Amino acid sequence: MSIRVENINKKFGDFVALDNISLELPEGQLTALLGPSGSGKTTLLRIIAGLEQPDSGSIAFYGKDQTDQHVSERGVGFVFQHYALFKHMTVYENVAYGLTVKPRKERPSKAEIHKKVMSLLELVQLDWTANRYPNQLSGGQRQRIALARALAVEPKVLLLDEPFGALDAKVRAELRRWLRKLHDEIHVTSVFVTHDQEEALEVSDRIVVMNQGRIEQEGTPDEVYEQPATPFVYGFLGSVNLFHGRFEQHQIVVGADAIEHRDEALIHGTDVFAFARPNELEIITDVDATNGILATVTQVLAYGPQPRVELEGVNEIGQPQHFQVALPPESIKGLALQIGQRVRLVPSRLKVFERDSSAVVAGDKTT
Ligand SMILES: Nc1ncnc2c1ncn2[C@@H]1O[C@H](COP(=O)(O)OP(=O)(O)OP(=O)(O)O)[C@@H](O)[C@H]1O
Repeated sequence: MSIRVENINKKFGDFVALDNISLELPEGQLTALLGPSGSGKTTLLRIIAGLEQPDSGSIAFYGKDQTDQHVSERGVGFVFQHYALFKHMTVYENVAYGLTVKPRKERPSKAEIHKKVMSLLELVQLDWTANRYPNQLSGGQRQRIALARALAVEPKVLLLDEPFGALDAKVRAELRRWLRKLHDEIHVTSVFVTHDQEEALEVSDRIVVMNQGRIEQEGTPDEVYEQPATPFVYGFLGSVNLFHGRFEQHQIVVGADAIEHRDEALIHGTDVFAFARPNELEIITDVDATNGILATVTQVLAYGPQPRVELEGVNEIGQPQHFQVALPPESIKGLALQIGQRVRLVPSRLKVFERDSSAVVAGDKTT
């Protein structure tokens, strides 16, 4: 294990920013710290870097304790959201900077620096910008240069804090793919902070889901998406339809409706959260069916990047609730739905959690 975080606690005044965090980040992998704003991701990244001191706990790189090491001695490379390139230096000088300021004994020769800078610029596919200044580059290009600059000093660990956060959606998506490809080539142990679940799922080898200064779950993108450990993770990773109900004799009762559900482990009368992703709901046009939740069609989007049907129903206490069903365009057309039509929603797959007072569901305003 290359980075070991052990029992890290951090308070700002009375506010607990990190609550006993322990974590192992595997060597050569790209790990995403994913969570909503204020969950402690940046604080954890800054503590790993040595930019912030924990109140207690320890950080080790490759088995060597770093807790009392200064940031300059930890061998970390950074890329932040706002491009921190030096405006008065060319791209070449920016990338070379970390090498040229090394103590004379460690400093490579001019020829070595040139070779290294040019190979890094080729790696980020921007060798043609060597003589330009940062303001002559696009935002995405500047972030690629910032990455080349961070890599120039051969960091043991690369830390990225929302590196694409300030860019527009299309450029972000391109840079994500680009970063993934780059990481496959260089395999530097990297930690990547993001609040964007799509970004985390697409880019990383591992995801650490954080909430309120704690770790909710860690695992591969597949594991956290397919087997969310908590209601929070389920709600945070991707769109979700949430039903609050009560488990009663092989069904979940939601207000006046019910969904069939068999679960030997659940006790009769238990209050539950039941989740279904948009592609795990079916639309039944027979409203007299006994299985399924009644809802009204509000929008039919048969084409576009995410074909879906939007609906509105009510939750167990009669408040309006929004639902989303993702279907292939031909299935949507086949249903011939009308706006305002009443239908029933039947999950093809349901993930059920017992409801207790401590459970928090991301994005859920009804609890
Ligand atoms: N220097 C500080 N002084 C006081 N409070 C702080 C300080 N730094 C962070 N916090 C608080 O600690 C909490 C965690 O902040 P942090 O920046 O780690 O969250 P985050 O998950 O990275 O959020 P974001 O995505 O918004 O950056 C926040 O509520 C923040 O207001």
